Amino acid sequence: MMSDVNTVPASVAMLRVLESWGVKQIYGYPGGSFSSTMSALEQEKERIQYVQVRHEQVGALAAAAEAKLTGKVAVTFGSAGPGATNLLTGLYDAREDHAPVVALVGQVPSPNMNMNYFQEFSEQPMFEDVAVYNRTVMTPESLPWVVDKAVREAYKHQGVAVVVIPNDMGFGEIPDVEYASAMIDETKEAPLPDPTNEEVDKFLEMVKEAKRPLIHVGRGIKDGGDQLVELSKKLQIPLVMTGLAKGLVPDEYEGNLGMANRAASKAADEMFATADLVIAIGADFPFANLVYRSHDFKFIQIDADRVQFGRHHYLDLGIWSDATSFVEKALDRSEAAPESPWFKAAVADMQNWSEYLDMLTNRDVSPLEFEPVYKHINRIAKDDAIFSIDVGDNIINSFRHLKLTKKNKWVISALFASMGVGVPGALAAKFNYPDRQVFNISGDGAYSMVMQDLITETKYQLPIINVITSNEALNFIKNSQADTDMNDYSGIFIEGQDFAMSAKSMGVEAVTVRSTDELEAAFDKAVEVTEAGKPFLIDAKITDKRSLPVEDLLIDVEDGKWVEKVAPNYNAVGVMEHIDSVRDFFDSYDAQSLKTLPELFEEFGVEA
Ligand SMILES: CC(=O)OP(=O)(O)O
Repeated sequence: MMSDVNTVPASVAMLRVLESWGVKQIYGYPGGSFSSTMSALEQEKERIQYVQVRHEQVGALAAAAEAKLTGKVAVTFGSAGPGATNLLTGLYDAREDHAPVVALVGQVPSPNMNMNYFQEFSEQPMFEDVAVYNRTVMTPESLPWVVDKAVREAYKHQGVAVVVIPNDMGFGEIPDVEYASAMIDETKEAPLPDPTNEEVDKFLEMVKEAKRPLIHVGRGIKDGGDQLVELSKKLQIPLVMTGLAKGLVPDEYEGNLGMANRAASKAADEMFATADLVIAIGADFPFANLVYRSHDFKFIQIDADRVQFGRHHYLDLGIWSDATSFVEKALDRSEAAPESPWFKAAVADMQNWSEYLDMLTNRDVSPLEFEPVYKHINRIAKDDAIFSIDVGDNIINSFRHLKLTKKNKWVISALFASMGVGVPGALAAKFNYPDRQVFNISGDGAYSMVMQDLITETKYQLPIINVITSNEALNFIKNSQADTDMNDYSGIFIEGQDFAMSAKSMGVEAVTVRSTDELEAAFDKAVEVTEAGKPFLIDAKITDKRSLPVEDLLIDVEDGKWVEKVAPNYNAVGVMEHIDSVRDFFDSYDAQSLKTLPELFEEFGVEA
């Protein structure tokens, strides 16, 4: 009989399910329709923390970042109506970067549903596209079960699970029994396929036939970076990384050419443009239709996910396999290739590029440019620091200038490119890794979309180093406009703000820097304040200088010789117009020290 059984509010039972999954905090901002869960959060506060953010989007982005950083399910919430719609950007961010996130969404009490009630709308259809699992709870008894299932679905599909909770469901009393089913380690990978000997031998045959092979490495390589470096040396194949794979192969490895496309190193784009064999290993690359189709090459794809095959380029060979076990088998079955002029040229190209970047980082410039800011980030960064990097120029700049060790972590919005991820990513980093140094690196446009959540850094006394690079422009977009033959810029200039002053008003110590000689003291102060357990903000007023757009270099063969040109649509408004010589192009970016690719190919004897 019910009277003999202890009961518990369904919302409390639901939170206990989340606790049993190891969820330590839930990010959100309450509305009236979420009261049943809020009351449970109060009751369970010793076991699960409610993190009060100041906008549901920040909560959803923080959950996405937490899932990306930890690999574990993260939870966010919003109430009915605008609370629900505000979650969407963060949920899409999680979906695109394959992060397991559960969203608890408030709904008006069930008797008011379908009655045109205040803040009521039909939530499920809105979440249908973003979610791998999407349910409205119909009884209090089912609430903990549905949430348990949501966690499993989020893990299984590495995506977003949505549970809509009519407010009265959470208040309903249900038997106080165990609701989470037996735990298994959901972060454990399902067994992935191995390659066959025949597949690896066919791959090795194609590598032998190629003159200019290149490996495009995605995050599918996971912990196999060291083995991949060995294979790269053994077969003399340079490596180009996708954004999400940065850090999985040491930046110091000479054959690591960094990223391709717009956030690229010069070497990565030039080698992509001249490769005759591209081998994509565990790589999901959103710019494939640009970079992969720019010229003809043979294409091998190795992927553990069957739906990825052929997405990027027609296949000459597809191998359904875990990336690392493929690399290990290829190491076993291969013989060392002779020294390759192509590999040497790639290494020299990357060295030349790195020296150029170092020169920019180390010089004194007035007014301040972004590179010296990165010099000081690298100077104070601990070797296990975590970087949350917002969308915009800082992505390119971080790919190029941030020196990462294997112990560092970093989180970005790789595929959805959601502006405003810097602050939420830093919040998630600090809640999950309280003993590690955490940076938020954001441009002024992105930061000002979420800056209210500096209050959250103060509220929870989170020692985050916020570096805001302010140039009063959406510079990434400005440069996109320049590249699309627009006659003039439109809508990309933004008003300057005194971010140090507004940070102080939210309880965060802050400084403004305008010249290279102010950087040292500012970054030293950031260390001092954060080591004392408090957040800090540096508003670095930088120019809107464009960094060298290597994607505008085009390479071709004419009369049996390599030639390099500047893209005909290159129209760097405000930098220089109508440049067609590569030398002039380099000069306009202070890059007199760069060698052109034909010069390098000639030096190392790479035939056309
Ligand atoms: C989106 C964008 O253009 O940002 P930033 O100004 O930081 O490059």
